Amino acid sequence: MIELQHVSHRFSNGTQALSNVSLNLDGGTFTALIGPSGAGKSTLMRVINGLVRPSQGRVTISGHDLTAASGAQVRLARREIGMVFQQFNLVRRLSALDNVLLGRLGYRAVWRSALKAYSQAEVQFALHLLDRVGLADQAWQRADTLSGGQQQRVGIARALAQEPKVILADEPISALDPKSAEQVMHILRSIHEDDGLMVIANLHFLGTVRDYAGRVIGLQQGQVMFDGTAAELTDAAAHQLYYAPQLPPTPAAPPPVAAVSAA
Ligand SMILES: Nc1ncnc2c1ncn2[C@@H]1O[C@H](COP(=O)(O)OP(=O)(O)OP(=O)(O)O)[C@@H](O)[C@H]1O
Repeated sequence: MIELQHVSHRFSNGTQALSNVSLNLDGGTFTALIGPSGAGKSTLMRVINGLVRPSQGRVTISGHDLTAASGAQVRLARREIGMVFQQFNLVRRLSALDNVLLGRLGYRAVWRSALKAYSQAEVQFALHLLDRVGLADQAWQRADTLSGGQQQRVGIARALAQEPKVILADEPISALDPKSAEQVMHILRSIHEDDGLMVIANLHFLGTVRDYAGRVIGLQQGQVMFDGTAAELTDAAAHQLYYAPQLPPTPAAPPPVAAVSAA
């Protein structure tokens, strides 16, 4: 359903974050994205949801070419992709319920959301999602009074409010204690197995990867260096991915030399 063909991305400061990445991602397996810090995992996620337009290559989602799409088409495609963030990205002063309702933004005029003009059906749906993530009793609680694990579960409910086909979770448990992390991973697995959504999670703990992922994609210096099942991710393969000697990082381009006036 998601296809990347020869995708490369170089940031304007000269950093080569992705190099010739080609992948086919389908909904059949819970996919973990792993690799050392700076390998390009977040950039890959941002390319998939249209936040970063790659410098080269093509990204297609359900056959639609995201890289050739207009801004409006990208926004429509992005509706199908729910994002879950490491730092939750909730609006702190809003209630859990209002944060979940923000997931409906892509479906309605901005002014209606700003006025909190939600339909009864939308509110019921949001309450159902909060119940699903175990937070029915916290629906009216301000986001910044919730624990980290609870905030992340609100973040997942907000992503589900979008009625997406794909959930991209960028380090969803890095900021959480082990128990909260396990709750969040259980919810992500249930979203994949029970609702049939494609889930791609950028994860740092190999134990979690082996417990939850069917497919593991390993990046190193912006390239796909491992693509296999969790069982194939042996300790040796993981060591190779994280500790193999690496080329020196691509140096940032020097700042442009100021044009000298010929006056
Ligand atoms: N907006 C940006 N401008 C310039 N360079 C960037 C930008 N975002 C990321 N980079 C660089 O691109 C490379 C890949 O970064 P990215 O965040 O995708 O890696 P990552 O694998 O997600 O790392 P981590 O696990 O530490 O979050 C890094 O060298 C990073 O410094």
